[in-house]
Amino acid sequence: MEKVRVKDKEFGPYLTEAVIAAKVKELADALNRDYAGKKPLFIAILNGSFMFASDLFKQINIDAEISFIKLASYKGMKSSGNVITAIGLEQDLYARDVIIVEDIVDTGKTLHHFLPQLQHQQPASLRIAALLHKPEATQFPLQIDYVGFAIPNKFVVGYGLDYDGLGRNLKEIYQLA
Ligand SMILES: O=P(O)(O)OC[C@H]1O[C@H](OP(=O)(O)OP(=O)(O)O)[C@H](O)[C@@H]1O
Ligand code: HPA
Repeated sequence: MEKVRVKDKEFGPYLTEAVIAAKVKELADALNRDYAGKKPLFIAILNGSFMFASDLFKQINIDAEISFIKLASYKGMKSSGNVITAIGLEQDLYARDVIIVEDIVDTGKTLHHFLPQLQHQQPASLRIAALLHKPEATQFPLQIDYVGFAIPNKFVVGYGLDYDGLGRNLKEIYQLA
């Protein structure tokens, strides 16, 4: 792996394709084991998670469904608002075993604000699977049930993750130099 330039910044090699693939398999093995006999619903949060969700779901060998949603945040007029709405969530989550699929949990803000809306629908269970987690960046505590890699608080790109819209197509994950 060589360093790459995305837009105006240089990124160094961090996680290779092989290392990512092995971790994705490990996470899928755990999910196959933990959800055997159930029919979980995976909910992948766009855009960043598309590549991880695709590779992960290919390794799922139990009955399972997947749905992709996009979150939109609206800053209320009183600026305190952190209302997040989901676009594309059609399934009824009542009594379902739900697994949220994220590429990265950074500050935790996104899921912290969004999870209560899902809980409101009374799923049988609600867990989070994140490929990357930056524990040092946490501002909104969350329980992440399946973590691929705990990484330092440095900006990363590739494998679905972008820097200003670019870099999502990189097969590996790179870290800001
Ligand atoms: O824990 P947090 O600090 O909230 O950060 C994590 C969120 O940020 C990224 O999404 P982003 O809003 O960049 O959208 P994208 O997936 O379309 O790139 C990522 O996919 C998570 O959803
Ligand atoms: O480190 C990151 N890289 C790309 N997107 C992100 N969204 C939250 N953290 C990151």
